[in-house]
Amino acid sequence: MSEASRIDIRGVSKLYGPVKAVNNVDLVIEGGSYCCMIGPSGCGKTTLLRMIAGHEEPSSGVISIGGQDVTHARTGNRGTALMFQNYALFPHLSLTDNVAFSLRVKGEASDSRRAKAREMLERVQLGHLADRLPSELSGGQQQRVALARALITNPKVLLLDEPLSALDEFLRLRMRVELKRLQNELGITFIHVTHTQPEAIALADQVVVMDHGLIEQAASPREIYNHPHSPYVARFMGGQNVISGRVESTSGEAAVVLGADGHRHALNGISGQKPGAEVKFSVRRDRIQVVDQPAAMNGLTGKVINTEYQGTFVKLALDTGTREEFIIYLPDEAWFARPIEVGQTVHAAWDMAATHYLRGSNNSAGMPLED
Ligand SMILES: Nc1ncnc2c1ncn2[C@@H]1O[C@H](COP(=O)(O)OP(=O)(O)OP(=O)(O)O)[C@@H](O)[C@H]1O
Repeated sequence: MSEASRIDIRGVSKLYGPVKAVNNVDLVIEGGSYCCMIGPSGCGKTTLLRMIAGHEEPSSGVISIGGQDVTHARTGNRGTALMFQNYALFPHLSLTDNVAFSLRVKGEASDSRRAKAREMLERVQLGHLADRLPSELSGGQQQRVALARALITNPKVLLLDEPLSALDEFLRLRMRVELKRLQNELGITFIHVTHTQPEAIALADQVVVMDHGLIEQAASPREIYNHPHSPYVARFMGGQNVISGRVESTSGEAAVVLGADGHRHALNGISGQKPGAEVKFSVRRDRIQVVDQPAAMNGLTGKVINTEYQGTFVKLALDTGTREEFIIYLPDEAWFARPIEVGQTVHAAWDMAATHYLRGSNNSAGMPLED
């Protein structure tokens, strides 16, 4: 990890009139890492990105890059490059001249800047199209040019605002691989704003989940997925059910929780909660079995309201009498061996290891966008 491209964000807020777009945020992004910022529309992720890029000034707080305070530094003076969502290419310039443009502005000689631009176009696999105009390219190719144009300034940090959202599914997956490869090769910090959970999980070393101007959790994808901080993160990142209940008894870090639907659950990792306390926990959708008899612990019973074949697994939605649907991902083999019909009552059971106590209090819906 390179210290030169490490980012320290301390107590940063951004107010637009009464709107707190970013609210007293602290975050460290390690140098040379891939960071994805994710959250629902309006949560402040673009504002935070633009403050790192220098396109917005924080209302308060300090942003440092490589140990240097850049809070009020000009965009060109902080070692960052921002790739715009709409690519913003010059239509009348060849790819080479588009990529070389910022070097021209800096006064670099024609031969040298064009040689560097061609080298950068090779890096994004467009060397063979260097003399074309942007209008002669596909959307995916235009995006590579935009990437080359941002990278030619030799930034310590590349900032990407929803870079894949304009592409179709096929290109999106291909570009995802390309972005990761480039970040590995260049060894610089990438900060990528997205609203797509699988994208964040696939790319990031660190996922930053935001809500209402606050960072709800910043951790590795595995940590976010297996140990979501709050009901909001569990719901927003997907793959989990959230269950509410009341603590019945505790023993050290273990507790028995009586669910709102009358089922009992054994949980680990609960500390500081007394009998009677309201708690929430998550259960991984892919760690749930359908069983013949109601489970005495760590299970529930519900009526199937929907089944959806997803290729490698089947998604079952159960009505358990609470407000939230309970979702099970059954391996396709298990389902096809004993298909389950809509309207059928089923018993679900899981191991305590599939559960996770949700410490944080943010209980907002956080509907994952892919659902
Ligand atoms: N220039 C501005 N003037 C006033 N309010 C703004 C401005 N820019 C952003 N906001 C407000 O700040 C909040 C955060 O906006 P931001 O664009 O950072 O969210 P976001 O998470 O990136 O959303 P999206 O995914 O829709 O782009 C929103 O309430 C937005 O309306």
